[in-house]
Formats: sequence, C-alpha cells, structure tokens
Amino acid sequence: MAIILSTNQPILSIKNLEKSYGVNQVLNGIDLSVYKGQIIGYIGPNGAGKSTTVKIMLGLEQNYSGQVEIFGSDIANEPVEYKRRVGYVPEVADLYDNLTAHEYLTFIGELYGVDSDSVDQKAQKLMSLFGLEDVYHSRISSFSKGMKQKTLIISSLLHNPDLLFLDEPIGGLDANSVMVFKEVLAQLAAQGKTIFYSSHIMDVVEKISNRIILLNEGRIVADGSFEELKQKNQEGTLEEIFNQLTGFDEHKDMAEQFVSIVQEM
Ligand SMILES: Nc1ncnc2c1ncn2[C@@H]1O[C@H](COP(=O)(O)OP(=O)(O)OP(=O)(O)O)[C@@H](O)[C@H]1O
Repeated sequence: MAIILSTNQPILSIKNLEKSYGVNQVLNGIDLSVYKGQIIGYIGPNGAGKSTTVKIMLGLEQNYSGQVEIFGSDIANEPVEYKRRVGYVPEVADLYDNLTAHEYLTFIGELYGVDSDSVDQKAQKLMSLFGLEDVYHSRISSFSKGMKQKTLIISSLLHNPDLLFLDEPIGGLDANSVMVFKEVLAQLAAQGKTIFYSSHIMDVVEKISNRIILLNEGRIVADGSFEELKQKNQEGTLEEIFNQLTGFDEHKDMAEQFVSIVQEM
C-alpha cells in the first residue's frame, strides 16, 4: 500500500529516542523531524551515537524506547514496507567479495523488487558513469577501495529510494568522483529525495548539507543550516563549531604529548 504524505509532513520523525547497551546509555532522548528534500549532515564525536541512531532507523536495532516514524508510519508497527523506499551505504563495506559487480548489483536490486533485466541495465549504466564499465564482470575482491565504495553507492540507489542513509560514503573516492557524487546528492535532493549524510569530513558536510545536526553524548546539541550555526556560535568553519560545541580545545596539547611519547626511547 502506497503511503501518501502531505508536503509539510515529515519524512522522518523521531520522538524521545533512548537506547542503552547494558548500563551504557547511548541515546539520551533524541527529537527530530526531517522533511522532504533535506540533506542532513549528521555529525558528532566518535561514540556520540550516530550509527546507533541510523541502525535504529534502518530497523537493525529493535530495543529502544521512544518513537520512530518513517513515511508517516511507526517503524515498530510497519517493519518491512518502508525499507523498500530506503537506501543505505554502510560505513563498513559488506560486499560479497567472491561475486562480480554484476552478480552483486543484480542480487541487491532484485532484493528490492526491481526486475532483473532493468536492474542489470541500470547497474551497467551507473558503473559506466563511474568509469567501471570494464570491471562489471570482475570479482569485487579484485577492486580497489574506491571501486568498492562506488559499487556500494550504486547498490544503494538501484531502487530509486526516497530516503537515503549514507555513512562515510566517499571514503576512497578520488576528487573527481567526489565532485560527481556531491552533485548527484544535490540533484537527488532537488527532486525531493531526503538524504541523511553521516561523516567526519567537516568541509564536505559543510558544503553539501542544507541542515546540520550535531550529536554529542547521545543528545542533539546543534541543529540548523551552516549559516545559522555560524551566526549562533560565532565561529568560521564547521570544524571550529564542532570543536566549540563538543568542548574540545586541546588538540595542540594532545599532539605534543603524542609526539613526545612517540619519541621516547
Ligand atoms: N552493539 C553494541 N554493543 C555495545 N555497545 C555498543 C554497540 N554499538 C555501539 N555501542 C556503543 O554505543 C556508543 C555509540 O556508538 P555509535 O557507533 O553509535 O557511535 P558513532 O557516533 O557512530 O561513532 P563513530 O563516529 O566512531 O562511528 C559507543 O559507546 C559504542 O561503544
């Protein structure tokens, strides 16, 4: 059944989300509404809870409290239907090394319900655009890091998802491919796709996102466009805003200690 949303209804709505692993409370009450066409830059220090939130939204983590609605339905009640309209590029590439790109991509496309001929044609065309036409029938185990990453990006888009979760998607991509990919994201968003982009590369997040959400110790500590965050925090770059809001100003001290330990004999 198709779910119809009015334009001002959020694509994604999170209310009072909490999650613990044993005694470790990782998410401390997240509230968030994301709208069609937004590119969310989802940032925060290591261990802040970014992947945990994304895993919950993907339905990979079930034990949480609070409510997560995607395309207007609570994912706890509709655990399967919404996934057809979601794409995901994971941080760690879990590609099947022994398959060829052709085998892998048609397999993934078919899992999402795209018929095998159309998925094959689409995968070939996208591989060509990324300069990978000659290796379409080669095993993924022979691919470089960037080639694997491009294959993953393609696999997340084969079913033309409405909501895309990207976790460090450009690791290993060369500068030209990054440029193409950034433009692809901007055009997808302009067509009404919603993108959740999680990364530690601040200058890319700063440029591609129209809304930045900073998570620290399981709480949202900043939410707004780059311009808004800049005005509020009176800092120049997203990296500086990140440092300020996460209370970090010790990089020189830490580096000095690090280097002096390295030099100990
Ligand atoms: N399966 C798990 N079991 C126990 N603890 C976990 C598990 N997954 C995550 N955690 C803990 O939850 C916290 C948040 O982890 P998470 O992976 O969400 O952080 P992150 O913001 O994505 O970090 P990074 O930037 O390093 O990827 C960490 O303290 C981590 O140790």
